[in-house]
Amino acid sequence: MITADRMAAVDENAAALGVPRKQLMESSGNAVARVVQRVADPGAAVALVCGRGNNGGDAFVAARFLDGDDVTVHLLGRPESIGTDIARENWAALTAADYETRVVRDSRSLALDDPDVVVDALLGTGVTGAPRQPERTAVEAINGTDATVVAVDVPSGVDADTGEAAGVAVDADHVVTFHDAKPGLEPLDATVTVADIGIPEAAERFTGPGDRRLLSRPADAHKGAFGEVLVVGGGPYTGAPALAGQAAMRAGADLVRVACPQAVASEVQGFEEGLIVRPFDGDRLRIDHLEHVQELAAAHDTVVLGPGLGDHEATLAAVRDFLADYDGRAVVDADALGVVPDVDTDATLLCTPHQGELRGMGGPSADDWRDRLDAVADFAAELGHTLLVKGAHDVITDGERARVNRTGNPGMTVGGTGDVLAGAAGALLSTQRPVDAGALAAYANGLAGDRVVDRQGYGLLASDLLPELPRTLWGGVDA
Ligand SMILES: NC(=O)C1=CN([C@@H]2O[C@H](COP(=O)(O)OP(=O)(O)OC[C@H]3O[C@@H](n4cnc5c(N)ncnc54)[C@H](O)[C@@H]3O)[C@@H](O)[C@H]2O)[C@@H](O)CC1
Ligand SMILES: [K+]
Repeated sequence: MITADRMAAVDENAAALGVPRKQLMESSGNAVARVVQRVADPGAAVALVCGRGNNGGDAFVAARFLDGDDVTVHLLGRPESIGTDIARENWAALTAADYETRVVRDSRSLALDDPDVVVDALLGTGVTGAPRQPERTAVEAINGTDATVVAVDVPSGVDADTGEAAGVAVDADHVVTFHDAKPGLEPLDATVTVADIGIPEAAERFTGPGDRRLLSRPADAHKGAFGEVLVVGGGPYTGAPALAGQAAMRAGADLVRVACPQAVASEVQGFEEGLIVRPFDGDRLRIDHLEHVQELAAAHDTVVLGPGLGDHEATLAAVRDFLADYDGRAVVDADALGVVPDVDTDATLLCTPHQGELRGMGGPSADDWRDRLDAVADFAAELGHTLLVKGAHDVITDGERARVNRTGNPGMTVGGTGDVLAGAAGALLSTQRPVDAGALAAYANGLAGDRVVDRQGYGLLASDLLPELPRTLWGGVDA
């Protein structure tokens, strides 16, 4: 099952892999034609009723594959108002090659001449709300025929995710849907064919630019809508919490506070004036600081726990007690990771180990990500938390869903890049599901590293990633 949003993301990832949408439209149209030929007798009269989006475009393609049938393509609206280049190009191909086309300027004049089969290509996954005119009249005209109705992707007027219709909807006998079943088709009384349209498996498996569609920043968003993040870190290492805090800001968090030992507070503060520091006394986290940290954590959407905390016994005891009581969302990194398998917690954790840390948690080891995938998923299920296992290919899984990230390069083995990743993941975990937050953070962090290395070669600093993060996450994404 795939939702309309996820389908759009996979489609964009496929394009990034070199399989553009026009190619998918060709396969979609072909699949529609094959179903029409299956349900109709040879030489049947077929009317394709098309809207001005890509759903209509699929039917323009289908017409070319319906050789031998009596085919008429009805376009609802003016050809100039076709909404996408690829649909327009396929319309132009029909008219140039002398197919039987009719431009329906007034939906009341849609004459279907008693066809054997009607292909409903008015509205697909791009529909919002009830069909407006002229589509509404066309839907009624389709429902008024005795023809066998084959709907393209989803019956026009039906929401592909919910199956609900906000107004009139086409009553289809068959639905040809693409790539994967849509949840909204299940409740319908129609025969559903899922057509493989040649989307590579990698477009779903690997992170890509389409995944960023999950992120949107509506103009009317209020402060706090993108998350308030608390970084709990610092002690023996001073740069780590500052890097994580900065990364959370660059990844779009509205507000970031850092809880760190007084001994490192001025250093964290000096790193970036936007970071708000809430120090506790001494030079490392201990159980006496729990109340301070718990109070702060309760006032934030997400905690990033671990960067630079160190592995002193007293610190790990405090981490253990904190997690045992906490029931919010947290990214757990670095030395805090070792505590996770031993603690019973209601918290939602996104753990970000490298392979050595994963072994330290009792997790599996394998050199190749393909061999690791199932074992890591099993281990995540056993833990009851989400894992982002860092490597040349990062594996992100909650035991049910698994994604793999391929961005990043050997220049990123330098210290601090993991702190940047943890901070970015913290920001994203405020608004996204853990697997999505981990996948997006890994993708953006790796891509940031790739861009730095493209520009200046190896020898990057973790802080070089920070200014790249906003563009790798948000660049070129419609709000
Ligand atoms: N990966 C994908 O997502 C693929 C999608 N394809 C096709 O593309 C379709 C989605 O195409 P689009 O996004 O262009 O959208 P649609 O073709 O579903 O509809 C978009 C058009 O309908 C209009 N519209 C929206 N709501 C309306 C309403 N309530 N009343 C009247 N008009 C309304 C929009 O202004 C726009 O012109 C899919 O359903 C499928 O058929 C395929 O070509 C192949 C791959
Ligand atoms: K349709």
